Amino acid sequence: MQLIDGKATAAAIKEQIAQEVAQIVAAGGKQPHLVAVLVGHDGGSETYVKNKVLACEKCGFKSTLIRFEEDVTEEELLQCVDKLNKDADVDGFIVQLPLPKHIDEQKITMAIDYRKDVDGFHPVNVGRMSLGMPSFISATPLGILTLLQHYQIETSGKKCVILGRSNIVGKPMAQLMMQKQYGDATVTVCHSHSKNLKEECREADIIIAAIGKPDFVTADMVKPGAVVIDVGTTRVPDATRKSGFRLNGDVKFDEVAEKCSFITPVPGGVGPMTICSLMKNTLAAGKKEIYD
Ligand SMILES: NC(=O)C1=CN([C@@H]2O[C@H](COP(=O)(O)OP(=O)(O)OC[C@H]3O[C@@H](n4cnc5c(N)ncnc54)[C@H](OP(=O)(O)O)[C@@H]3O)[C@@H](O)[C@H]2O)C=CC1
Ligand SMILES: Nc1nc(=O)c2c([nH]1)NC[C@@H]1CN(c3ccc(C(=O)N[C@@H](CCC(=O)O)C(=O)O)cc3)C=[N+]21
Repeated sequence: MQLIDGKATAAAIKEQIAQEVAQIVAAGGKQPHLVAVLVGHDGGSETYVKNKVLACEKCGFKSTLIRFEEDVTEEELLQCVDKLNKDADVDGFIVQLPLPKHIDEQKITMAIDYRKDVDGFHPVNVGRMSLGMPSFISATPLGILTLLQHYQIETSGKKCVILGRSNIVGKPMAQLMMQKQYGDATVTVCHSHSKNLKEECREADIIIAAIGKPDFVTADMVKPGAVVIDVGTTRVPDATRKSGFRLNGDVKFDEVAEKCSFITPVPGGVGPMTICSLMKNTLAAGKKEIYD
């Protein structure tokens, strides 16, 4: 079994980005500028947004964090999005999800100018991605594709089972894995109503687990030699940790690791690649690579 080191891969990519940014700035160009909008004080979201700001520093980007309290109105948030859309200094921005229940996530996502939508969540980007056209690609799926490439894992013609059908991971991952120019795989998507999930997994050459259920994928669900990508990051209480919790993936790591050919750990697997893919998208936005 080979461990896929997302942390090291992400660090190398951020280093490359930093070099490119240094060249842009030396030539009189502008530093890419990413803005993150964070509502409330959810522990996980705080950590992810903090990691994004740190990654911006590593890459030589300008970053801004805009915070709102949990009771912010939809109107106020829409006004903020409108301002960011119009701000020529801002190359890309994200609104961290999930949002409080009284705010319509879809409405907020739709309000973001697709040319600044570095999360790749806007329908224009989702649609263009599905058609194989240039677009901002959702950071987690993009990070996973990058890892597969980096570790020279063959995907063409392979059977890939994706667990989870969220708009930010499962669905775009399935799209990309089936497309000729990305995964070129035969894709099956399983969700909470799937009846034959275990059997599907057992036949998979590649399993991508994104359901948020700790230790869900067990060794009996994995074909010997399969590739296992663990997207899950659930905080579970752990009294032995200073923080009082640990991050748990969707895969029962120890027993699955013995059986598969490649596996991503949690933490240190997909998470850091999500962040560095967001940096890639922000650089592309700064360079106006996808949209003028
Ligand atoms: N490392 C990273 O960079 C990222 C990690 N994550 C993590 O990935 C996990 C998934 O998040 P996200 O993609 O937002 O998904 P959601 O939490 O929005 O949705 C979960 C998906 O899993 C499915 N599901 C839930 N329980 C089961 C089950 N028992 N059997 C089969 N399918 C099930 C649901 O099915 P249904 O549609 O039927 O309800 C749904 O499609 C979370 O742990 C999240 O923290 C998310 C984004 C990035
Ligand atoms: N608009 C929006 N865009 C997102 O990209 C987005 C979002 N909302 N909402 C939530 C999910 C989740 N997500 C993660 C990002 C980084 C790590 C990450 O860095 N994980 C580290 C550990 C972090 C820790 O220590 O807690 C790791 O796995 O090694 C995890 C999860 C992005 N998401």
